[in-house]
Amino acid sequence: MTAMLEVKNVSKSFGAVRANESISLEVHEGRIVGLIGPNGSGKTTLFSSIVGAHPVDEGSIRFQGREISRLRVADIARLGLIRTFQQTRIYGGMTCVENMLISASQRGSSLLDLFHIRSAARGRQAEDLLAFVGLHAKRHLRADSLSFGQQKLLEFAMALMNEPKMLMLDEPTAGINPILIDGLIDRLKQANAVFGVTLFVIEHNMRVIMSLAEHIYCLAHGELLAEGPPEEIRNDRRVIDAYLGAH
Ligand SMILES: Nc1ncnc2c1ncn2[C@@H]1O[C@H](COP(=O)(O)OP(=O)(O)OP(=O)(O)O)[C@@H](O)[C@H]1O
Repeated sequence: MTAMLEVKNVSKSFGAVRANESISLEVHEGRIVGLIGPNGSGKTTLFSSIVGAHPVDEGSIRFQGREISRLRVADIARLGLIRTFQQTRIYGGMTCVENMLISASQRGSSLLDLFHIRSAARGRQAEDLLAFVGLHAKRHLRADSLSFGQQKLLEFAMALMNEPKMLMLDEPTAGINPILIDGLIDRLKQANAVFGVTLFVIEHNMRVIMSLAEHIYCLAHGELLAEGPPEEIRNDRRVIDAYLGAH
């Protein structure tokens, strides 16, 4: 079966820093796949390459069989490949619902389409998704009045407004308290199971990634160090050494 996302021999340097060195990996449709590795191992660089934030030096990136390594971010997003960031990117002065509508409008519809025909449906979708992440009661509050964890949930709901086929999440649980983390893991699994969104997740929290991902890739020093199911990765000597060596 062809992978939904296929990364082949991708390399990316920043000056003398070889951030990614001939990385190859695959994410199959409907799966939840993890990407781990010590700080500076090249995870975010790989995500940025995949979504078109910067050109790669070498290699191929295919999404649903189509070469995307030379496409721009907006064009890749339009294909249904969307990423979220380590730092939340929400508009603090706007309400949750307004943030949701702004997020959906970035998908690139015509103005007429956007403001007249689809606005009612979009409003309903925004409310439904806010309910899905547990923020319905706060939908008319300013986003900057939410806790950090709630802002992450809002950002997740905003990403879902774009109806992604694949969502790439960069440390979704960073900075969130443990109680909200469990809720977020549950929502991520639900989005995968109910909406069919394929997830590719960078995560530092080992408990989170082990309970979330079905398959995990581990980077170290810009190279692919190991891959396998969580129980295999958890016990992989090279992975353990890479983490111990990094701290
Ligand atoms: N825009 C950039 N300019 C110069 N160097 C960069 C740039 N982005 C990343 N790097 C370097 O590339 C290497 C890999 O960084 P990257 O952020 O991809 O790692 P990471 O695994 O995501 O780290 P973390 O877990 O800390 O987020 C690091 O040495 C970093 O300093």
